[in-house]
Amino acid sequence: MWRSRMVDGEQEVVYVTLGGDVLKKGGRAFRAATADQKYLKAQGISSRPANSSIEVPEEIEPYASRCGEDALELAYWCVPESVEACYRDAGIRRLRQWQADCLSSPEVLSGKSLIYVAPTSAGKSLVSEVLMLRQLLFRGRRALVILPYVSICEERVSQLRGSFGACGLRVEGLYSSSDGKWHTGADVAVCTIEKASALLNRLLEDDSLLRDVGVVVVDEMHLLGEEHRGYLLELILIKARLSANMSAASAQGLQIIGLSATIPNVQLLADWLDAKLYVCHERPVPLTMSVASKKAQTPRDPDGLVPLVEECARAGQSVLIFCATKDWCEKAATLLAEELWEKCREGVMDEVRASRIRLLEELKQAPAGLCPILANTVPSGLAYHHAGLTVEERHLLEAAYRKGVLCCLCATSTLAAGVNLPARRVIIRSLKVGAEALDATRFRQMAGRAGRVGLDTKGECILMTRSAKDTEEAHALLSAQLQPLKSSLTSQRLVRAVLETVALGLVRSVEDLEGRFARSLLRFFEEKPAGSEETWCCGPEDVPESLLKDIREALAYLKAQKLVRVDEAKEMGDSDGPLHFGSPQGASPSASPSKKSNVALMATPLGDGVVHSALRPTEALSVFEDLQRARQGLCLDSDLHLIFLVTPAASIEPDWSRYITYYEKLQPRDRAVANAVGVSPDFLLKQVTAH
Ligand SMILES: Nc1ncnc2c1ncn2[C@@H]1O[C@H](COP(=O)(O)OP(=O)(O)OP(=O)(O)O)[C@@H](O)[C@H]1O
Repeated sequence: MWRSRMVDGEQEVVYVTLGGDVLKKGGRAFRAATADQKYLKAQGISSRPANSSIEVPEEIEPYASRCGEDALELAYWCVPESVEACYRDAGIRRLRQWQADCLSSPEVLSGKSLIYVAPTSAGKSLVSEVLMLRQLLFRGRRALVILPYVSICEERVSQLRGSFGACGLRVEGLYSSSDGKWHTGADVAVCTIEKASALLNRLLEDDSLLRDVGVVVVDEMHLLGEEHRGYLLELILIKARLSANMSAASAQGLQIIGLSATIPNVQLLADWLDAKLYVCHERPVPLTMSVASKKAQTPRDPDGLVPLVEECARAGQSVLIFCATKDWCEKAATLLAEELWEKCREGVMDEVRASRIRLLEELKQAPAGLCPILANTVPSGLAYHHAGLTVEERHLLEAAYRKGVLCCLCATSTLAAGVNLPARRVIIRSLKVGAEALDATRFRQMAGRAGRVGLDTKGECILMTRSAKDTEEAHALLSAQLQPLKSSLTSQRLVRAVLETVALGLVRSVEDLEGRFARSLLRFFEEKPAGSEETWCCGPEDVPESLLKDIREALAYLKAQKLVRVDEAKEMGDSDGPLHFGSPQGASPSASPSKKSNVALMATPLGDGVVHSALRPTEALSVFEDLQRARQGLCLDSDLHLIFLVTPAASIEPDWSRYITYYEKLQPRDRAVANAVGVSPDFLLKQVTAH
C-alpha cells in the first residue's frame, strides 16, 4: 500500500511492501509495488476494495516461507519482519504458550470476536496486537483501541508507535485535549471511553464505521459493570454491533477484542458479544501475598513500614507503596528518605547517583518547580506519586522509576489502575482508598503490580494492618473473588442509550427498539429465559418483561421531553424499516412483524442536539433550559450570568449552607441573576432542608 506520512514536519510518501517493509517513494518503491500487485493478481486478489483482503496471509509470500511450524514464533502469526525486530528490541522474542493458545482459533484469526482473561503482566496486549495487525495489513481496515485512563492511553500510543510504525502503520491518540478527530491517515486510534463514545457517534453519522473499522479492542472490559463509566462502554459496543448488523459491509464483520480481569461470570461477556472465550490463570512471575500486622515499632514508624522497604533497598529491589491518601504518600516518602538515607545510598552506583541529580535538575526546570519533599527524597531514590503532581512531574518520576533511578514510589491507588510500573514488592498500607474501603478489584490491581517480567523471579504483595479486625478483613481480601459483572445500563443511562441509537438511525421503530435493541443489551443475556432465541431478527418475544418495561419507560421519558418523536402515521415499510439480521440481505424477517408496533421512531432536532452535545440527557436538558432563559434576557450588568452559562454542566452537590452564605453576600444585581437562573431563596431553603 502507498501511504503518506509526516516525517519531521514534512509530508513523505512511502510504499509499504507486502512483507511490511517501508520504502520511500522512488524507483525501488515503484518496482516493489508493481511486483506485489502482479503477485497478488496471480493469487486472485485484486486491488478493488471488495476483493482486496488477504484472507489467509499464511499462503501469501513472504509470510508463507517465514511462518514455519512453531506457534511460539511471531512469524508463525504473520507478523512482518520489521515489526518482529521492534518486538525483539522490546524484549519479546517468542510468544508465551498461553498467547499462542489464545490466538490459535481459526475463527478468531478470520475475524470472530474474542474475550480473553489473563492475570496482570501476563502479556495480554501482544495478543490483541497480533490480531490488529491482521485486520490492518491484510484487510486494510482500521483499529480502535479503548482504554480506561489517559495515562494508559499515552503509554499504549508510544508502545504501538514503536512496533506498528515499523511497517508504516500510523497510531493516533485521542484523549485529553485532542480534538477527538480520527484523521484519515491514521490506522489506529487509541481513546479513552468518553472520547471513543463521541468518536463512534461521528463515524456512525458519516456511515464510515463499518467501511473503515475492522476491529475494536477494549482493555479492562470488566469495567462494563462500573457504575459511572461502565454503561458508556456498553453503549459503545451496542452501537458498534447494531451498526455492524445493519451495514451491507457486515459480511466483513466487526471484530471485538475484549481483555478482562478474572470475573466469575466472564462467559456472559462472550455470550453477549458472540465471542470466543479464552481464560488463562498462569502468571509469568509468580505472586505471593501476605498480611503484615502491626508490631511494636518506633514512634516515627508505628506501622513498621521502614524494615519492609529496607529489606528490598539492601537487595537493590524496587518497591511500590500504596497509601490511602496523598498526604500519606508524601509523609511515607519523607519518613523513608530520612530513615533509609544512609542505607539507600550504600552500594548505589555513581551512574545512578548522577541520574538522581539530573532528575532533580529536570524537576527544577518543570513548570511547577522543585517540590521541597521531592528535593529531600529523590537523592535517596524515593518519591511520592499522586494526582497532585503535574503531568510533567509524573512523567519524569515514572521514567526514572522505570530506569531504576528511583527504587521506591509511594503512590495512591490511581497508579495501580494507570501506567504499567511493576515492582518486586508491593506494600499496601491500609484497607482504605481515600475514605472508601479497599475492594477486591482495586486490591487485585495493586497486588498485580508485583513482579517485573524478565527482572524478578517472583513478586510479593504485603497488606499492612493495624488491628485484629483489619487482619481478618485483609485475609478475606487475599482470597476474595471479584464481583460478578452486571450491566449498569439502567434508568437514565438506558434513556441515553435509546436516544443515541434512535438519533443515529440504528433503531427506527418501536418494534426494532423492543426487539433488536433489547437483544443487543448485556441485560438481555443476564435475564433471558433459558432456551430463548438469540438471533437479532426476533421481536419482543422472549425479551424479559422487566427489561421491556424499562425500555418503554425510557421511551416515554424521551417522548415527554420532546427528544424523540413516535410517528404513528408512518408505518415502517420493508424499504425503510429495520434490516433483519441473521438472515440473508433482503430476505423477509423470520418473526412476523407486528404492524401495530412497527411505527417510526425518530429523534427531534432537540434530541439530535442532546446526542451531539455528548452530555447525559438530563444534563443537556438543564443546559438547554438555561440557554432558553438566557435568550429571553441576558444579564450583562456583571460577569455572573456569562460565567454561569459557560461553566460545564456537572452533577456536583455543593455544601448548601456554605452556598447560602455566599448567596447572602451577593450584590443585588448578581442576586437578580441568581434568581433569574432559578437560584432563589426558596430553592436554597429547600436544598438545605433536603440535605
Ligand atoms: N511473549 C513475551 N515475551 C516477553 N515479554 C513479553 C511477552 N509478552 C508480553 N511481554 C511483556 O510483558 C509485560 C506485560 O505485558 P502487558 O502490559 O501486555 O501485560 P498485561 O497482561 O496487559 O498486564 P496488565 O493487566 O498489568 O496491563 C510487557 O513489558 C511486555 O512487553
